[in-house]
Amino acid sequence: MSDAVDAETVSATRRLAADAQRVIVKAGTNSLTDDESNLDDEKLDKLVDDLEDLLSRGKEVLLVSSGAVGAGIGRVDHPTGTVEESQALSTVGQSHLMRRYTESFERYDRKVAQILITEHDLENPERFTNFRNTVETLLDWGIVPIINENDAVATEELQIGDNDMISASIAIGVDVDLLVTLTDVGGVYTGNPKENPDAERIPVVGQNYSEVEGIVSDSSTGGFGGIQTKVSGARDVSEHGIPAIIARSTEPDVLEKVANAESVGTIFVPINGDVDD
Ligand SMILES: Nc1ncnc2c1ncn2[C@@H]1O[C@H](COP(=O)(O)OP(=O)(O)O)[C@@H](O)[C@H]1O
Ligand SMILES: N[C@@H](CCC(=O)OP(=O)(O)O)C(=O)O
Repeated sequence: MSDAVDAETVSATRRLAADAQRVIVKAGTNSLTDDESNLDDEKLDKLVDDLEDLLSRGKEVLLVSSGAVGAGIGRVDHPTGTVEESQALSTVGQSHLMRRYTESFERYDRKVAQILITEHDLENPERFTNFRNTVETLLDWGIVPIINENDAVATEELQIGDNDMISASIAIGVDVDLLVTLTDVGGVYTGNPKENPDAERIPVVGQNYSEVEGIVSDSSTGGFGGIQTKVSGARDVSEHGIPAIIARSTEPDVLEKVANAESVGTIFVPINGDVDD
């Protein structure tokens, strides 16, 4: 890996991420379910504890949460076979997931709201304005919007892992100051860390983007979108001047570390000006 970014830029980016007032956090299925694909209460409570750290600092927080299909499998005891079965499982799991988020946030006396959307809603200007107005109102009221793709009516995500791209589109559209993508590995590595013990974490992505893009397209994907869609989403937001971080959801106090400008996961340096690739 070539020398990516100078130390001053790295520390300025960490500072920018730490000072973010509006933060969007995306949590993947692996960060919410156990080995049997059941919703994992401990993981979910840990995520909420981490989000509460940001909220208690007076920041605005949006959560994009996957896990509906995973939670559905645990409830219905039916494996995902066809896309139609995954869609049906997601509708069972989504309500269970929201019940658990509601209970978990109640520990902090906070309210949550569910928003289910599709890429089409984000692409249509009128629908996107409606979405944005709803989000702004909820944030004004101090309620945490919890967003997932509406799997009952859209199948893109169930096939390609679109929540990574959805969180990036929302980040850009509602002017967040930081995107944090939480997953089950400690960031972007030089190879799939689950298969290659010698793979090393890439702490910063900036001018080395093309190299990183090559690495992630070569290393096999994990769940739905794998690491590739996370990297591509992070790159999209960084092209809009917004820093992005990919980090491990089980890292202790992961969001507190971000808010304290500590080195955690892989940080994407915001790009100012035109991007030539
Ligand atoms: N170069 C890489 N760096 C990091 N993770 C990688 C890489 N190549 C493949 N992966 C895999 O990508 C997975 C994360 O993607 P995914 O399973 O879709 O997570 P999530 O459920 O959090 O969206 C990791 O578990 C890891 O095995
Ligand atoms: N909407 C789906 C998300 C699919 C999925 O697993 O996404 P991810 O784990 O973020 O790659 C769900 O809630 O199950």
